Amino acid sequence: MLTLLTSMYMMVRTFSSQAEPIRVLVTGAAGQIAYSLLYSIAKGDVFGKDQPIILVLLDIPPMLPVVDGVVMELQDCALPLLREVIPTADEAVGFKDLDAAILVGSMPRREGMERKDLLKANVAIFKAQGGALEKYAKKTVKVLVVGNPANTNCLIAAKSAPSIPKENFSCLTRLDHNRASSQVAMRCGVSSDSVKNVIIWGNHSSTQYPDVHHAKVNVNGAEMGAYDAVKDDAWLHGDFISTVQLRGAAVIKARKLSSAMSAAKAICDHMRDIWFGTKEGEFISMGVYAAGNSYGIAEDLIYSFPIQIKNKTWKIVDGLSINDFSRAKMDATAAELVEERDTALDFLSQ
Ligand SMILES: NC(=O)c1ccc[n+]([C@@H]2O[C@H](COP(=O)([O-])OP(=O)(O)OC[C@H]3O[C@@H](n4cnc5c(N)ncnc54)[C@H](O)[C@@H]3O)[C@@H](O)[C@H]2O)c1
Ligand SMILES: O=C(O)CC[C@H](O)C(=O)O
Repeated sequence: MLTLLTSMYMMVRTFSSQAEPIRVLVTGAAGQIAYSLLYSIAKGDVFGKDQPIILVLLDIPPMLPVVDGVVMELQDCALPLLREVIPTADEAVGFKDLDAAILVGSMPRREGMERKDLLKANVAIFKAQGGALEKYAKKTVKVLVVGNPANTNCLIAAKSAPSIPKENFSCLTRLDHNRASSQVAMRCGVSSDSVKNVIIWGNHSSTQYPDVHHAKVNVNGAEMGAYDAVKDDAWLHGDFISTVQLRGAAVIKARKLSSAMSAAKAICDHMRDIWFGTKEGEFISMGVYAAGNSYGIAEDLIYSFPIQIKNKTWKIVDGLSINDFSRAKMDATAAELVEERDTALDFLSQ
């Protein structure tokens, strides 16, 4: 009897010493990115192995039967951190009291579609969801926008939630960052974690500028600049850049579907770094509000920069030298973002 009481007491103590659950929203919950993403979140890869989670799964009403299947599968994974799963198509339920929002839900580009088609279809979703964040979420919520065109959708969501700090919004360019690191690693014959500090500047589109002027590669224990490690400037200025810029389109051509497994992995990397910070001496890429940047990029944009994160607060890495080659590419992708923003605002005002 005493043993039973002691073990019950220990169980209560263990449970009550755990953190309060956080409320995490994933939109587009019936889609292919969500299917690759939810397991990693629910098992603790993103918010920590001791952090209980309430997962809120939002999709449009016709997709709720599919979301129900995803809920069943999450239950069947028997994951101890997963306290509750809430499927919904109602924004008042979906956005309530959120600690983190991962906004995936939107239409992906398919072969033959132009970016502009996507802008028109998707930007209205992010205006509405920005409004729902404003109305229902915690003011501390961290919002990651994945749905394309990610930078402009993020800007529209942030503008539609004026009482939430703009710094709480970011968009996903970590997939491009990971693609760039991996290309350099494969070229040098090293593992991907031997490459650090690549930079994606600008838009998550084919005008993005993958830059390795400040990247380091560890080759057989010796750390060197990426240009010294690769020893092929023509490749770094040519095929490397276009491969990363056009990788999303290449995956669509091959799979007839937009990238999902790699996008889900990048979402996990991005959110985990927001929650726990970046490694000492390293930076990652993410799209953030450009106000106050030291690189001469127009302020009212969500632009991808080199970023360091501490205490859940990001900072653009300042003072990196920029040569003429880089300058031209950084400005070209900024110009595309200005055009996208103006087109989006135009659509929304009609
Ligand atoms: N930023 C990046 O690096 C990156 C990478 C890959 C894909 N993407 C983008 O992510 C988005 C999703 O891609 P996917 O492959 O998962 O698409 P998918 O078509 O498989 O899933 C999208 C889901 O979103 C849902 N949805 C549509 N409108 C919604 C709304 N208003 N609210 C909630 N849910 C809604 C759909 O019903 C669907 O279930 C696309 O826009 C795609 O282009 C971005
Ligand atoms: O639509 C595209 O060209 C890109 C799709 C997706 O964002 C990716 O990067 O894989």
